[in-house]
Amino acid sequence: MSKKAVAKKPVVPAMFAKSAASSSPTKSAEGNKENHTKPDRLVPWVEKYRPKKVSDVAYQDEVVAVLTKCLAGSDFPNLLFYGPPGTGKTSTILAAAHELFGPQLFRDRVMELNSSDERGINVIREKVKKFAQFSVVATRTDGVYCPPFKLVILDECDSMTKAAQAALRRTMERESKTTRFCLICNYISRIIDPITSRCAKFRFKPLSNNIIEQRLQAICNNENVQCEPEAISELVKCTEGDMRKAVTFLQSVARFRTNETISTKDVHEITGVIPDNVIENLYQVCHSGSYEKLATTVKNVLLEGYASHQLLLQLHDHILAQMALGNEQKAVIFEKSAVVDGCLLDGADEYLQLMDFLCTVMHQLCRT
Ligand SMILES: Nc1ncnc2c1ncn2[C@@H]1O[C@H](COP(=O)(O)OP(=O)(O)OP(=O)(O)O)[C@@H](O)[C@H]1O
Repeated sequence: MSKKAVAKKPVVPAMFAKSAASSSPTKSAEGNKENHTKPDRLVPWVEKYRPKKVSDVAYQDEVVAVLTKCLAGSDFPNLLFYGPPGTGKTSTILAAAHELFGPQLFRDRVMELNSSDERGINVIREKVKKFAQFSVVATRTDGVYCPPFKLVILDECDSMTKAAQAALRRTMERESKTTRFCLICNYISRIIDPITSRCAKFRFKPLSNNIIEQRLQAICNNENVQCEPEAISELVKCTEGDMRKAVTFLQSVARFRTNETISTKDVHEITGVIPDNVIENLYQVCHSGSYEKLATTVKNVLLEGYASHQLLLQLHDHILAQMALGNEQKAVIFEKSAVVDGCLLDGADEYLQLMDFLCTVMHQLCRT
C-alpha cells in the first residue's frame, strides 16, 4: 500500500512552493555576502521544512490517512506514535493540532511536554492533571470549527518512570471527555500495557532513500543550492531513514561547501561517510589473505579519523552486495558485525574490534 501511495505523492510538497520567496536571500549568499537583511539563513532547515499540514508528512501513509479522517470528523482517539528518530512523529501531531485548533486556540488547547526532561510522577500530577481537568467547549473561530477537547503531547515518553506512566493512565481514563493524549516514543516496549491498550498505535517507518532524496532535492531547489546528484545520494547513504539527520547534514554541507556546487567530497567531510574506494580497498585486502597487510591498512584507515561504526556500516552494505559470498558465509560475517558493533558501543578498542571483524571476513573469503 505504502509504496504505491508514496510514488503518487508530489515530489515537491506545497510547503516548498510557499517558502520559495522567503528563501531567496540564501541563494545570493553564495556570491553576495551583503545580502542578509533578514536572518532567514540562520533558521534551521529542519524547522523551516517541518511539515505544516498532516498531508505534508511523507512516507507515513497509514497515520496520515487515519488523521485526515479524524480531522474531517473533528475527533481524535488517544494516540501512541513510535518509531526511530527523525521519521515525523512530532511533526505529524503538531501539524494535526494546528489544523484542529487553528493558530488562535493552539496555545490554550495544546500542552506539549518533553518527558525526558519532565519524567516524574509529579509532572503528571501537577502539570498534566491540572491541564486535563479544565473543560473546554466547541467554538467556531473565523468560520473554523474547533472541537471541545484539549490535547496533551508527551514527547519521548519512553523515558517516563513506571509510576508516572501509571498516574498518566488514571488521568487518561478520568479526563477522557475533555482531553486527548498523544504519546511519542522510540521504544514502545518501554510503555506499560495499560497505556498502550488505551491508544491507537502507529509505527513510523524509517523513510526510504528515494523519499529522502526527493525532499533534499526539493530543499536544494527552494534554497537555490546547487548539488551534484551523486552528492545527494551519498548524503542519503548515512541517514538510515532519518529525515532530520538528512536535512541537518544538507544545511551544514550547503554552509561549508568549498565550491558553488556541493560535491561528494563536501558531503564526506561533513557527514563522515567513508569514500567507496576506502571500503573497497579494505575488502580487497581481506581477499588477499595477508594478515600483515590487513593490520597496516586498518591502522592507516583509523589514522585518517574515520569512525569505526561508520566503517562497519558501510562494510556491511558492501559485503551484502558481493555475489561471490554465499549465504552461509554472509551469515557468519554479519553475526560477527553485530557482536563487534555491540562491543564498540560498550567502548571497546576500535582497532582490535575492526581486526576481529575483518579477520572473519578474510576467513570467509578464503573459503570461496
Ligand atoms: N515523514 C516526514 N516528512 C517530512 N519531513 C519529515 C518527516 N520526518 C521527519 N521530517 C523532518 O525531520 C524533522 C524532525 O522530525 P520530527 O521531529 O517530527 O521527528 P521525530 O520522529 O519526532 O523524531 P524524534 O523521535 O527524534 O523526536 C522535521 O522538522 C522535518 O523537517
